[in-house]
Amino acid sequence: MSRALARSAPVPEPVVVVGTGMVGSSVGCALTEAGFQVHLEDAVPTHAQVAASLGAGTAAPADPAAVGLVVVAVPPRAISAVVADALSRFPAAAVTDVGSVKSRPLAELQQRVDDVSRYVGSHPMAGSHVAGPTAADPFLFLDRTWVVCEHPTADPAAVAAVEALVRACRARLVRMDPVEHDAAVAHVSHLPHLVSSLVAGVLRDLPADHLALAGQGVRDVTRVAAGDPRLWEQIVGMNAEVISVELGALQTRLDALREALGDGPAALTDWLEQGRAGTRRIPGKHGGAHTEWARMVVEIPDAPNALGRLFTDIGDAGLNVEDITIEHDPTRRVGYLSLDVEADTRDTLAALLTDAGWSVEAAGR
Ligand SMILES: NC(=O)c1ccc[n+]([C@@H]2O[C@H](COP(=O)([O-])OP(=O)(O)OC[C@H]3O[C@@H](n4cnc5c(N)ncnc54)[C@H](O)[C@@H]3O)[C@@H](O)[C@H]2O)c1
Ligand SMILES: O=C(O)C(=O)C[C@]1(C(=O)O)C=C[C@@H](O)C=C1
Repeated sequence: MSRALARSAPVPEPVVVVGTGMVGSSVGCALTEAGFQVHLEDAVPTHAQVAASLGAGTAAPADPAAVGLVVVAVPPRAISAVVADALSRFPAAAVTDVGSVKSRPLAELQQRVDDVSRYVGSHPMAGSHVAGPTAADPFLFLDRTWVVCEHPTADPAAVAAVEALVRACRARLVRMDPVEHDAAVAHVSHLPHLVSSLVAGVLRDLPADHLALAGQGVRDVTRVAAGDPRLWEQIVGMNAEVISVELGALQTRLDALREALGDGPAALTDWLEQGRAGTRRIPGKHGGAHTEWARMVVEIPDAPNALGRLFTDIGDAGLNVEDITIEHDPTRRVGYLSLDVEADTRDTLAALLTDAGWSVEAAGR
């Protein structure tokens, strides 16, 4: 098959998803929504049944000879064994995995099987700190980056099948070799996770009256630390060589930051400017240019359809809302809805909502 033809090919079905946790069941839901036939397998059969009940496919077994693509969505240390098993059980299928690390699983697979040409690893840069099939989301990959890591002996038809999967899940395809991938995710995913865990770990020993002051800042910095430690031990452990170097560089920067505390306002401002400059280099969530977001908080009374009315008023304003979070006041019967909006639209939206009778406050940035 020529590469040009192969790249525009559809997803070869039926598809089998092995590992129906958060990512696997989301793949199943996205493919099922797109009209593909999906079979679900998991070492814990109830996970496959729950995923099936949420629209990720069927838990009935597939005809092995007919399977066109296998998506392996198991924890990193299990990937090479499960991919090897899939290559043997489904003799006509392309096989991919969605693991967060790419070099070690490929090297392990090459130790297990002679011919890895039907395997092409991949990695969707979308996820959640919540594990298991109940976190299934058919839109998880929408406009998110999905890296396809071709290796030198990959069959072009298998590459095409995996790229078709990425497109069917409506993600943005990026091609990268496994070693470069692992260096990149060490920077943009693994190190941020470890730093989040470091900060969150300190919270364990804080007195309750200090924790009571926790605002959105500490929540933003620690969200990913709530992820499953058993999964993250595997992700970090399988990319440990790269991460160890990055931790060393971070340690040097931590020492220098500590020194700067005694060097006066200019030195400290310089550190903070460096951080701000870094945040501005992060592309927009959906791959577009970086957007400056501003947060506003709206008080929601504990009344029927209050949220419905608020969303109608926001919709009427016709302005883009990037993200929302809701918190409940521990002492009053109200909730607080934080809205992240484009920075230059915050004042307009705040004024419109205030006119409509809502209690609105600008927050932070
Ligand atoms: N969590 C994220 O944000 C995220 C994002 C992108 C990619 N990933 C990668 O996706 C993969 C799955 O992560 P997840 O977050 O969905 O985890 P999860 O814990 O939600 O799901 C993993 C599933 O795999 C099953 N499983 C474990 N070993 C198995 C085996 N040998 N055979 C069959 N099933 C097995 C488990 O029972 C579970 O249902 C991991 O490799 C992870 O690195 C995770
Ligand atoms: O959003 C989150 O909770 C994530 O941590 C997702 C995230 C990431 O670091 O961006 C985590 C691990 C994956 O391998 C890919 C995506």
